[in-house]
Amino acid sequence: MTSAEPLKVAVTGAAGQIGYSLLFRLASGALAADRPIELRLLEIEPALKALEGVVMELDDCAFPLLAGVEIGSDAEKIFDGVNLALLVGARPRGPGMERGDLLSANGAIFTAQGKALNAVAADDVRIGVTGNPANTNALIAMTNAPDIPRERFSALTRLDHNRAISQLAAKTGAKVTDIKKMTIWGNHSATQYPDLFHAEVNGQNAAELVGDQAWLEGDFIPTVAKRGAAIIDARGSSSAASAASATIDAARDWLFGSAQDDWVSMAVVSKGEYDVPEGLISSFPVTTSGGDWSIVEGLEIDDFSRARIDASTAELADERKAVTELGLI
Ligand SMILES: NC(=O)C1=CN([C@@H]2O[C@H](COP(=O)(O)OP(=O)(O)OC[C@H]3O[C@@H](n4cnc5c(N)ncnc54)[C@H](O)[C@@H]3O)[C@@H](O)[C@H]2O)C=CC1
Ligand SMILES: O=C([O-])CC(=O)C(=O)O
Repeated sequence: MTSAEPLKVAVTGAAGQIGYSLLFRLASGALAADRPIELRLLEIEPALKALEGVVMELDDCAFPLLAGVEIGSDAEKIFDGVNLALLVGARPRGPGMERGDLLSANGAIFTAQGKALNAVAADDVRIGVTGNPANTNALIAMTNAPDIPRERFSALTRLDHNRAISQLAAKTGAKVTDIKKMTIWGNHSATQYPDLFHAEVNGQNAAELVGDQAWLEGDFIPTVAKRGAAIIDARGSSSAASAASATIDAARDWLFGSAQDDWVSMAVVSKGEYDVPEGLISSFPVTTSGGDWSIVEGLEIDDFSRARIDASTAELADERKAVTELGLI
């Protein structure tokens, strides 16, 4: 397609909390500053009236780049010809729950949406899953869309990545832009492993600069891994604006490329890299270019990191087993 044609972007769960931040940023050019965008918004029937109100507000912003908005509850109509699908719509967890507790409530959404994308999405479609449990929901959608290359599915760990950068910046007094090569490994869950051993602060190894294993183990890793729960405790509902922002960061870098001297974290299908079991959707360090990602290879993984990556991917394997037993894949 020519760059003058609108980018067709589907958002599911568009009347929800994340949708309320995401749609306005998409329409104002945060994804592609010089490209018109057409929004295709999917909701369940009872939420369509609320979504109509959100569309009224989008209209009222008179966004120059917004080329059209379509709403509906039929996935095959909404996904027709989309270049990017942001699968946000799913139930959020409440206090005391882990994201994996949502598997049976949310998993079925992703079988139906995977099938619909398989049937009608554009040939160049990219699919980003934000709805929790994001990695396994992406696995479900991918498995139910056999004609779409597996590399076109990704789950969101960019929020964790951004959280890790922010925590490290606060600890070292650096600016967030001084921090490069952050990595989140594994699942978007409390077992995720934010890795400082390959991260850099102004070119210096972050773990060496911090030089404080107790902080790394007792503070940094749990703060990042449990940030979602801390926000639920404080706000009474799960993170929304930051999740929308990370959803856009991830999609923008995927479609239009990431910085050459840096990498980002994306949960993508494993071909066995870093001994992550084949076929799991697990977070890795990746670079992106021309709409494709590639896993950064050749990083040395010490015993400390190995144990944490293994624990998180074991959880992903358990989730895969659970959704297989539920008949979702
Ligand atoms: N991966 C990440 O980093 C993050 C993921 N999340 C997850 O994102 C999801 C959405 O969160 P919120 O917007 O806060 O929830 P919300 O409850 O405010 O909105 C979810 C929306 O999805 C809609 N929905 C439900 N089933 C649907 C279906 N089959 N098709 C289309 N829409 C459907 C609901 O009607 C609702 O409007 C949750 O699962 C949450 O846990 C939230 C924050 C960060
Ligand atoms: O914690 C939650 O349930 C929402 C989420 O995924 C996050 O904020 O990382």
